[in-house]
This record gives sequence, structure tokens and C-alpha cells, in this order.
Amino acid sequence: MSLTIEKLQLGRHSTARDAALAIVTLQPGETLLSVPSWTTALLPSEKSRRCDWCGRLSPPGESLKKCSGCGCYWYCGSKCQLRQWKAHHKYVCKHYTRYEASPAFQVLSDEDKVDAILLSNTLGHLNQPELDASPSLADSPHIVFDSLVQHRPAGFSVPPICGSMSKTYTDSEIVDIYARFGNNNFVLHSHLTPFAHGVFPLASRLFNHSCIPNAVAKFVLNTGEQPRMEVVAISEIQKDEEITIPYLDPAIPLDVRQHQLQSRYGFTCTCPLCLFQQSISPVPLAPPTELKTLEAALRLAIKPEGSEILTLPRGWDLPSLPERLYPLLHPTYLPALSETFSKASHEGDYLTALESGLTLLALYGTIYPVNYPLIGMHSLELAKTAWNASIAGVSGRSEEEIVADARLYLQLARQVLDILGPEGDPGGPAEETTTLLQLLDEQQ
Ligand SMILES: C[S@@+](CC[C@H](N)C(=O)[O-])C[C@H]1O[C@@H](n2cnc3c(N)ncnc32)[C@H](O)[C@@H]1O
Repeated sequence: MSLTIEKLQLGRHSTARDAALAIVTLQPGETLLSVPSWTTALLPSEKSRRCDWCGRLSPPGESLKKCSGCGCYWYCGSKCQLRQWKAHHKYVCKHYTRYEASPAFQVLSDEDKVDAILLSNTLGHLNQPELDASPSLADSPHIVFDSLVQHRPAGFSVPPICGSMSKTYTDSEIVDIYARFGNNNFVLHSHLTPFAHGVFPLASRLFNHSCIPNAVAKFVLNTGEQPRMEVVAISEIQKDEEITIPYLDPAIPLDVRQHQLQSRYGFTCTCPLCLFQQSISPVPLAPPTELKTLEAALRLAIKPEGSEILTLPRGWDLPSLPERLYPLLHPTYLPALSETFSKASHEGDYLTALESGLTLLALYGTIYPVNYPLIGMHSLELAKTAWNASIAGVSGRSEEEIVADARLYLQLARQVLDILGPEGDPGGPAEETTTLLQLLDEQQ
């Protein structure tokens, strides 16, 4: 398939069939692709909180309007309701209540329920003529969806379908369509919190996975429109370089990551992060007597004594990590550290919170590529902790020192979140960071 979209084009890949390649040099923060979802389905926890079409939260003081047919879909206005009706709800509405109450649907896991609804919606979409009579390939979700790689993991079985579409397609056609689901669909998130699953055929056709991605997907919500996926470069990408996104959190332990990539997507990841972690595996646990020394050394690597700048590794830099720090890469260490930071910040044990939060930031810096959104989110959390600590007081540290740290963390948060740009629900970390920086400036 030949496919060129402004800044990127499809080229051959040695193991993944095709790959998205940059046509020109791309800068961090550049939007590489912006596409509306073909169809989405909200997670059960989000039903009636968000519009089923545009995915926006119900505006403050207003409630969403319920579909009078099925009573199970909610909309922020008639524009969204009409569009969803035309796209696929007309096929499922009068069947939905019985379908949702059926034992075959009820036994499914929450994730599978969402995919079952997504499949029902997708069948509706496939049954519609393309909007454009002679669409370019990139504008034709039908053709692109048809060309997606199929994957049938162990235990693969098609969930029950809602509505009249089950009669329009043969069983084997439905199996073929569902076999493109697990490895091609996306989890939609707002400020990194998932709220829906969605089908974006063009994005699926283009982007392979790397645990050290050079781009990430974000989701933009506008009334009347389906949620839009935007793929944003987080580092400089050279002409002809492959553009990759993370299919899962690169901080997940190596064996779990490899297992999930193999079972859900059917491939073995050979990115430099996986290869490096394999090469040092099994990582020993740090002896408890040495842990504090190793943590201090890791913190010093990003924030040398008295330094007024944070030096996160430029891009993924694990091979340059001193070998004596490898025990901090043990798979159980990061979750324990993250727990310590959350608990200590919450309980007001600020000495522990500031130390563990900075160690965690340094550890994230060794795993995630530079400008990875989670680094910005964590840096904001650490800034808020430092802010609270400056008010409460921490023994051995002056208020000025702690406020200076809060500013450093906020600046890092802003740098990273500015590259990601606006996404998801109103408010959120980018706005919070700007407000806190303004407050700090006013206090000076
Ligand atoms: C969303 S598609 C990506 C586009 C795909 N390369 C294509 O040609 O349509 C996901 C599938 O691509 C392949 N894939 C993605 N990332 C890969 C990687 N890093 N190594 C090998 N295969 C990969 C797997 O077959 C996976 O199920």
C-alpha cells in the first residue's frame, strides 16, 4: 500500500510489515497526524459523565441528554446525538437494552464489553457508504481498516454483537473484522487517564511500537466532533527515520511488557530499551544497607549539589548509567518508590516525599525518552509537594531552597507539557503548571 500524508509516508519494515517514515526533519512538539476517530465506545465508568459522541465531560451545571430510545446513551447536544444516530446508533438503539442485560454480554470483562460495543459500532460504520465518492486512500477509513494487520491471540473469540448488523455480515467476515481489534485499537485518555476505546484506522496503519518512542498520541475533544487523535513528536526525528509511539507504558517491567506485546500484538519487541534490559537481566535487588547511597547517587546525577538546573538524560541514556546503580532498575523498585512518594506527599512527610519524588523523577529520566508526558506530570506533582513543604517547613532546608526547587520542577513540567500541547478535558496539568508559575512569580 502506498500512503503519503504531508510529513510522513509508509515504508517497509523488516518485521512489522510497514512503518511510518518521516519525509522531512521533524521538531519536538510538531503534530504529525491529526485524525478523528472512526468510532469510539466509552468505558463503563464514564457512561453518563461524558457525551457518547464527542467524549466531552458534561459541562458544569448542565446534565447530558439521554437517548429516549435506549436510555443508555448520553449527549451534550442534538448535534452530537444526530451524528451518532447517523453513524451507527440507528442500528443498535432499539436492541441495546436487551443486549446489555443479556447473559452473553454480562459475562464479559469491562474491557471486552467496550470492545463488543465498539465492534457493533464498527459494523455499522462499515455498512455506510464512504462520505466522499472517490476518497484518497488516507481519507478512506474503510479501505485502510481492511488493510490492517490481523491478530488472533490465544483464547480469541468474537463477543456478541448488538443490533441488526450481525445479520448483514457472515460469521467469518465478523471474525476477520474483530481480528483487527486487539492489536489496532487505541485507548483514549485525558491527562493520561483512560476514558474510552476507539478505532483510528489510519493511525493504526501507520505507527509501530517502541519502548523508546519519538512520538506520542493525545486526544482532543470538541463538541459535535468525534474525539480526534493527534500524534505529536517528542524528540527531533530525522528525515527517513521511523516514527514510533508507545503501545504500553515503557516503565512496565521487561517480562510483563514483552508478554503483553506478544499476546496482544503478536510481536517481540527488540527496541534498545528491551535489549539493554535483557542484557543486564536478572537485575539484583539493592542490599537495604546500600539503598540510600544509591538513591542519593541517582538524584545527584540529575541535580548536582547546589545546582539550579535539572539535567535529565537527553533521550534514552541507560547504557551510560553507572553499573552500581543497576539495582535501582529492579522491577519491584519503581512501583515501591512511586508508592512511597504518593503516601509521603499525602501524609505530609515532606522530607521523604521530596527525596523519593526526586529519585523517582531521576528514575523516570533513565526509562522514558526526554519530553515523555509522564515526566511532565510527575514533575508537576513534585512541584506541588515542594510548594506544600515550603509552607509546612522541612527540617534542615530553608523555605527559599524548597521554593527554588518547586520552580525548577514547574519549569520542567511546562517544558514537557508544552511539547505535548492541549489535550483531553479542560484544566489539567498544563493549566495548573502555568497558574502555579504565575503565583510563584507574583510572590517574588
Ligand atoms: C497498529 S499495527 C502497526 C502498523 C503495522 N506495521 C502495519 O503494517 O499495518 C500493529 C501491528 O504492527 C506490528 N508491530 C508494531 N510494532 C512492532 C514492532 N516494534 N516490532 C514488530 N512488529 C510490530 C505488529 O504486527 C502489530 O500487531
